[in-house]
Amino acid sequence: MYYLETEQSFDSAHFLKGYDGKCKNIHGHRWRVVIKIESPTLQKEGQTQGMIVDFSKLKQDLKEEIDYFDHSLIMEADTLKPNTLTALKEEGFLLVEVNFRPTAEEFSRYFYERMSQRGYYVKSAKVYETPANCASYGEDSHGRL
Ligand SMILES: Nc1nc2c(c(=O)[nH]1)N=C([C@H](O)[C@H](O)COP(=O)(O)OP(=O)(O)OP(=O)(O)O)CN2
Repeated sequence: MYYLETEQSFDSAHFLKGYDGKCKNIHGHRWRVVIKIESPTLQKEGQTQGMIVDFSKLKQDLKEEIDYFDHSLIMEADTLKPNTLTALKEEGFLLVEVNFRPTAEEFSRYFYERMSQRGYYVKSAKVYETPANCASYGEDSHGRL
């Protein structure tokens, strides 16, 4: 089996609604996303001969995914009061609503699914919230998610 890995980073703020601790506050991270794809075969001809996929294409596809969140406030749906939401929107802030609690674990599943939808066979997606803390989503040793 062949594997490729690439990574991209983005800056954004989030908060964890209902969290008893400092992460309940709006705070920022430089999120680092590392994607690992796999393939049993390589391209047979042309520019990409001998490659699973060109690194530049893989990198670009991941960049398009992370750019959606860059310099935004990521928030779980229905976790801010309507007035707060309206005020933030009126200020022109970039808000990105997600339908999950914005933890590193949930983001690792999110990027796994987004890159899979782009046609990659994703082995794992790893998301670093801080240089020391990361979560990953992918197959176990039996190929199960
Ligand atoms: N399993 C998880 N635990 C926590 C997550 C998460 O996504 N998955 N997220 C948070 C908070 O978002 C927080 O920003 C990160 O937590 P923490 O490690 O406390 O942050 P720091 O590394 O900045 O801690 P310092 O002690 O201030 O250096 C919490 N838990």
